[in-house]
Amino acid sequence: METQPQNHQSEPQNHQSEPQSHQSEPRDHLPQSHDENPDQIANPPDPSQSPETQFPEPPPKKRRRRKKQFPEMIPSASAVSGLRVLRPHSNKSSIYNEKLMDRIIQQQIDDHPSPPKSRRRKMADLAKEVDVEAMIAIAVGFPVDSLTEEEIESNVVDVVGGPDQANYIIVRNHILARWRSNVTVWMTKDHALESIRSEHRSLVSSAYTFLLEHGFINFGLAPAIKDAVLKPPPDGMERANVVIVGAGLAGLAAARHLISLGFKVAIVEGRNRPGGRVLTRKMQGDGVIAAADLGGSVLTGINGNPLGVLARQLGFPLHKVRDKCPLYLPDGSAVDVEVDSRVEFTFNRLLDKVCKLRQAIMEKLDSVDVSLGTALEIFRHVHKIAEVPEERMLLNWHLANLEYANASLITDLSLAFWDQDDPYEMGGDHCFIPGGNGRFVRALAENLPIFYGRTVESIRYGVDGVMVCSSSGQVFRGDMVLCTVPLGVLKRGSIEFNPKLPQPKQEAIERLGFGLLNKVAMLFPFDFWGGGIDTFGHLTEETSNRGEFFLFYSYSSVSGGPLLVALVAGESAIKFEMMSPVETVERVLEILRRIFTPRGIEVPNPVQVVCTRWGKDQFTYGSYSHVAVGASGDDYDILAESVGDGRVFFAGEATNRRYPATMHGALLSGLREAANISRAANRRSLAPMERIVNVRDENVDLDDLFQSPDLAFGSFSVLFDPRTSDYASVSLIRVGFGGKMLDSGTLFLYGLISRKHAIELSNIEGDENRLRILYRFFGVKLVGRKGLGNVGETLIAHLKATKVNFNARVMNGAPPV
Ligand SMILES: Cc1cc2nc3c(=O)[nH]c(=O)nc-3n(C[C@H](O)[C@H](O)[C@H](O)COP(=O)(O)OP(=O)(O)OC[C@H]3O[C@@H](n4cnc5c(N)ncnc54)[C@H](O)[C@@H]3O)c2cc1C
Repeated sequence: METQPQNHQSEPQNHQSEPQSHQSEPRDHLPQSHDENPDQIANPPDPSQSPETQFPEPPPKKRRRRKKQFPEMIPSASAVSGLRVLRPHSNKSSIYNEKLMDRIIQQQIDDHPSPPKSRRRKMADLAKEVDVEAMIAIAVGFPVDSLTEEEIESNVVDVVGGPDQANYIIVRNHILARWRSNVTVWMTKDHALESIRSEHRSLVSSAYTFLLEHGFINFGLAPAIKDAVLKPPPDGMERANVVIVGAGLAGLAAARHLISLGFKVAIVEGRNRPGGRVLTRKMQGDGVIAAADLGGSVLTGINGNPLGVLARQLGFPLHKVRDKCPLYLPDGSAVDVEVDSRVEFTFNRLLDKVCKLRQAIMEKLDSVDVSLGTALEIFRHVHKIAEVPEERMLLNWHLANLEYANASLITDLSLAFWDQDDPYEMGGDHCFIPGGNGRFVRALAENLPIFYGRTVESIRYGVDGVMVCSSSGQVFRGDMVLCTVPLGVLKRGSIEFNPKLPQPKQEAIERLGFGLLNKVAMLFPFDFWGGGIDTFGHLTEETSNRGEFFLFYSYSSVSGGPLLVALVAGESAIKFEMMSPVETVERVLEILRRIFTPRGIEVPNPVQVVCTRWGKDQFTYGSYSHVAVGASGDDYDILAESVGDGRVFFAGEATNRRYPATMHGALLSGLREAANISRAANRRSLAPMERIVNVRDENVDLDDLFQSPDLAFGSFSVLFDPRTSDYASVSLIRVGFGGKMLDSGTLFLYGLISRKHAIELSNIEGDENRLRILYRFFGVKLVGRKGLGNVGETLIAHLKATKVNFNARVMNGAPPV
């Protein structure tokens, strides 16, 4: 039986009461798409918006689940990763829009008979096409003119930064864009080759394989894709077994992708339903019915979003969440528009100032992280901001919105890194899926081998494989395990790892934050608030209550019935879990009546109410992750690192540094780990699967490089820069945690260190002393494989190139140099 969410009315709690069948989706009431493009956003026209403003520029004022409201603060991708951004042809087209891109691409791909073009014209068209395809790749998360760590790790080109790289990127972007133009088909390598000159065949092969194995193409739920992947393996092929713990979006996506790569999977799930923190509950009574999303609800940015792809494949329309969000004072009167705008502007400036000055603040405080809340409060005080009660309440409302976005108290958020994921935020509209996100879950879970009601209590791992033990006494054995349980569950230690997780992993689990957001879903006999808006907000007198029912989402246009969902964030979300449902309903109704009764609108009693208690839920112990004081983006990477020499893998929103706390982040983490598991299995030759790849003989990865390090001492190994013998040059250091002491379960972390310091370190006795000196005196921070940045990636590329040349020389009989 589920402990969450608690239903105010005595609705049956078992999973059968959740909307399982299509009957519960009152599609007849939903706005329908008028465009044959399946990504159509089904929305009633908003008369206040001119055609100009509807597309594609986002309006400046938005109150929705997001962290900041002003673009100038968000570091550009180029500032962050030192990348050149392809300039779009006009300001307007700088906003990526998947539909627009798809149409352009489709036009260019379609073989329309056209009059002969001049060579210059053809070149211009080609350049435009390359730009458009690059923008699609950027929206999906690829850098503009460099490779991702995964691409480098997968050896997609012989020499990173070499002559092939630029061509590879163009080919990769082209294949990606081509599949995105029709996500309902299974794209073959021959399709990919069709429009690329044959001399680039090996690049096509390399890019196609990478995109396929990592779930960038041919993923999802279109019939053609499901048919293609569920083919049995060829006779005589043995598949590796993977046990997946958790049937949330991460686990489901990983399972599907692993099956498509030829693995056998078993999903072990504690609840009696799939979806985890995505839960769509059917509510009904008195002739009304609605589907309420009690967990993940909004697709926060549709461009490049893999859930957008699933929606297109499944033919789900999308409903754009409209930006209009009137605010009401505690007495129910509307907030003056002018005051509202002024305080919003002030809030944005305040946040901007604090973030711009954070470097200085941190230096003053000697690198000790402080909380965002403390810094904001100091600034507010010093600059005498929002001292008038109404302004103070408004400011508090914005702070509550911030606490909602982060599922955290602002006093718990790291000033230094709370917004580290902002540069990667998906662009485009925020959208609802009519009928709720449970529709994704149902489609993803279909026909998967899920063992429900099995709460995993321990995961044992070693050289022979893994054993996953559930509370029912059942043991699942496999070659590898993928653990996708929420960070809250890891923090509680509900699952015993044997051997224990290495210390740095445990520390990252402790450091990262996992907070609360709760919801009250109310089904009314009729929509008394009016269908023209999707959100309205409510201000409170008391700062400590600022998150209590601070934002109402209207789901009338997407849930099939008159459904309002009130959010409870920050401190209030914690207190809310103690509040009785009766008190909750009384308080919400009081707020609603203060707002609507003076306007001559009757507020009826709700037909049904559901209150969530995500904090008490033993399968999550909270809502989603955030960067707490003292933590950083590196901790997401450390959480994502596998342990046990490729036996235990981790996925889930809290393992996704770029897209944490989101549904798409969870899904992408599942695809990522499926690819990692596949690589590890190939390396270990656990599964003699036919590789879809044309494997390069010289396939070298980081583990191979560290087989013959330049220095090795204790748990440390070092690779020097092969281009120089300068003592100041940068070397790659790797530290293994866990393995030596526990005879298994090594977690490797990496850092960059000068050759001089590396040699000095090798002369120190004992790993503990070495670690202390590494951190304190040499200032080296150990990070996951993905946290090494450009300098690290370039060094690895040179190390690999040297190794490949070395191997080639040895194979050709030449003496190694
Ligand atoms: C209230 C709320 C609102 C949200 N709003 C949004 C939003 O608007 N937009 C958005 O993008 N995201 C939102 N999110 C976040 C989003 O829902 C999550 O990031 C995402 O669903 C997490 O997926 P996951 O697979 O990582 O984890 P989960 O969905 O939590 O899946 C993990 C699975 O592991 C299972 N499990 C746990 N412990 C055990 C055990 N011991 N044994 C066996 N099984 C176990 C769980 O039951 C669960 O099924 C919201 C979340 C909440 C709670």
